[in-house]
Amino acid sequence: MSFLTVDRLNQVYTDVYTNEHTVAIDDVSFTIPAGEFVSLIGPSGCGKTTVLNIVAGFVEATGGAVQLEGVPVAGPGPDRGVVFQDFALFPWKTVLANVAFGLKMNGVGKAERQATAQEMIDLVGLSGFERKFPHELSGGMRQRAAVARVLATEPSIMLMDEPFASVDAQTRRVLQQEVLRIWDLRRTTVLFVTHDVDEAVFMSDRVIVLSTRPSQVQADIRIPIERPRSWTDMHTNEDFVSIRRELMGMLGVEGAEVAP
Ligand SMILES: Nc1ncnc2c1ncn2[C@@H]1O[C@H](COP(=O)(O)OP(=O)(O)OP(=O)(O)O)[C@@H](O)[C@H]1O
Repeated sequence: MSFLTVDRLNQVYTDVYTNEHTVAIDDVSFTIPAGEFVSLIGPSGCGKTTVLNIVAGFVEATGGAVQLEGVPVAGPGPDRGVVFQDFALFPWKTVLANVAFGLKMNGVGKAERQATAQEMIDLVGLSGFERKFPHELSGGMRQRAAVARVLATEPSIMLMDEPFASVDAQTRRVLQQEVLRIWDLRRTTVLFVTHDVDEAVFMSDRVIVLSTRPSQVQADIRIPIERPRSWTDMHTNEDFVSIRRELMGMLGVEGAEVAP
């Protein structure tokens, strides 16, 4: 049995004013086994976020079904931890309180949630910043705190929607490596949405490519690059270079070189 099953998803949005219909996703199916890191890429507006939001339970699909560990998804739940592009931290809470928040919601006692939150803060490299507020942190640090907050609740699957889109290119590469390091320790199943082909290939065990809207799965590509991975080796890694080229071709952005 697959860990996550996305079966013939279809999503039609209806404009409440004009009653116009937009078929965002037509027929999207894929499965993810436990412990796999899978990215979803595709042209802008093809419905990547829609798929992720349906898996998260934020959007109810107009057709098809999602099952997590054999249980149909029918709304948000603590088994799915979501990391958004814009950090989604509470500005009035410290890093420690932000990371402990989900545990509090799950009814975990104070001593235990402080200890778990501290462990996660250490894991993401934010030791020493526990008492800081989000505005006192850089974008990269805020995103680390957001990852720590999701990890603390031990979700069955992490759903990440362009989590590094708001940070600069340099920080993004550091965070990609950091998230992989943390993922290697825990091997939580991940569904990761990104625009960035290099990021998808670098991070993932598999990359699923959606076609233009109304989208379907255009390709499902296994990434055989050994782990642990580092950016330093990527531009000379034959698999990285050839898969990247193949994906760029599918997305119609041929010719782009790998940034050193
Ligand atoms: N709530 C909504 N109401 C109406 N249309 C929507 C809604 N959400 C998304 N759409 C439309 O559905 C399509 C898919 O959107 P979605 O955000 O899922 O795509 P995406 O691939 O994540 O986009 P991007 O690459 O630009 O982030 C788009 O045409 C978008 O305008």
